[in-house]
Amino acid sequence: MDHDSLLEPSWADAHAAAYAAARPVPAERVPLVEAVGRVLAEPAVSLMDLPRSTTSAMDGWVVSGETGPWELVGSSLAGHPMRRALAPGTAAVIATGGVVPAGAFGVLRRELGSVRTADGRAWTEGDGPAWVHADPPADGPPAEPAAGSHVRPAGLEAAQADVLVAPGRVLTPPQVGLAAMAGNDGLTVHRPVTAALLVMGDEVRHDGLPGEGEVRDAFAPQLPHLARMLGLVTGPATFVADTLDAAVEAIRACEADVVLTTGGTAAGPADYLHRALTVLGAELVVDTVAMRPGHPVLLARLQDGRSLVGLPGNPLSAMAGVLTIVRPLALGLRGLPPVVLGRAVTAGAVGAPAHDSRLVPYVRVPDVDGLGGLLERDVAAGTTRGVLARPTAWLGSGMLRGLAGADGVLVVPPGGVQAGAVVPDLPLPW
Ligand SMILES: Nc1nc2c(c(=O)[nH]1)N[C@H]1C(S)=C(S)[C@@H](COP(=O)(O)OP(=O)(O)OC[C@H]3O[C@@H](n4cnc5c(N)ncnc54)[C@H](O)[C@@H]3O)O[C@H]1N2
Ligand code: MOO
Repeated sequence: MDHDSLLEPSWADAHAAAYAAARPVPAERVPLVEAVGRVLAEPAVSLMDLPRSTTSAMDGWVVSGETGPWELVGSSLAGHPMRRALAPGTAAVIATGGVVPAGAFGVLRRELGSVRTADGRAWTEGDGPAWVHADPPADGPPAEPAAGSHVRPAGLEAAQADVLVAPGRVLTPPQVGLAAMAGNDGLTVHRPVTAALLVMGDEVRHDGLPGEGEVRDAFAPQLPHLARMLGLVTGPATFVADTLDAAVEAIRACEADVVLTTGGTAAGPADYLHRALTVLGAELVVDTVAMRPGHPVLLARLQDGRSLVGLPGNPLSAMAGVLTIVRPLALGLRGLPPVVLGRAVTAGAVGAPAHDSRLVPYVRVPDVDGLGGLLERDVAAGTTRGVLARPTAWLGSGMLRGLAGADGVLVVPPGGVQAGAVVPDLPLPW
């Protein structure tokens, strides 16, 4: 297949096209206990004022009237609210979370008051009428009760119909706890996005030392995990023989939302992917990207609307394809916002072909030359400043050693950059 590099999408266009090609998968209602880690599809709203009633934040007495003593006339405990109004000059025992009755002035904490008999002795059960006294500190007037002290008004945290969590984000434990507090039994989330993994290539060995002309398979041991890190639900990879029929049948047999294949993207004698996609009537959305490595990566839409990403067989090229196409596609299918690129400052000149971006694994090094380098995510985290990005060794498309030790991946523009250049920084998914 002949590809004119000038007509190829740029790295940025291909990255954006993969996101744009994805329609979020349908939503479903799930019980709250299943919602953490799922992507919210409809806003989580408060079904009531939260808290529902005006309640006490402390154990003690709720009193009516600013100054005591107050006659003790009842109690308002969590689950056993006092339903009548508190008359002036009276008090009720109240627990944290207990409903504050109408007529209340404020809550006096139990450690700042005492219950006494009419003649001022410490009151015990059976002593008859009891009076609540505020016990002032030795050096001043009672600090409590004050107007509204330790009282949480109904609706303090949320009013009924308030949006508590906006859609388009992965639900966290406290968000789901909040939804429960606000009266929800379930939430509407996108259903999981599934992926199938097909590893092509007759020369790949799955264990032991490869013979001459063979390589150890770099994908089956890691791709399922990498796919899961991108939020895709997947099982182990399937190995596919290097024939057209095998490729067609293997793709046809996949039921997942996304089919990820490795190898066979080029036009070599044993590269069947393009031919298989033609047989299957697939539409190519991206067919090669102006980038190195990973140039032959492709994104296709199968006839039934599912997506297929063809990752090149070279290990680093395949990883470039994951970062360029699979990650934005997965985000779009899951109903999440697109990737936010960081920015990194280069420690030295980094070359790139005239017409292709270059994806370069890098390590962070101190800014000893004063190039003013910083990585935004470090600054946001309030940690390191003055950090530069230096390309790793082992940048060949058939290698993984550089990426294996990298802190991130630079997207170096066509033509390369000088030292001190600000370059987009692809965060790693692991
Ligand atoms: N005449 C041309 N040849 C090639 C071109 C080109 O434009 N014209 N592009 C090159 C580029 S760039 C890449 S990248 C590769 C893409 O190759 P394929 O996707 O077709 O993959 P294969 O040919 O099957 O394998 C390439 C390479 O990767 C090794 N490989 C394959 N699978 C695995 C695996 N599971 N684990 C580890 N290594 C694997 C395979 O042994 C080959 O060495 O094409 C270039 N050629
Ligand atoms: O894209 Mo190839 O990945 O340049 O080796």
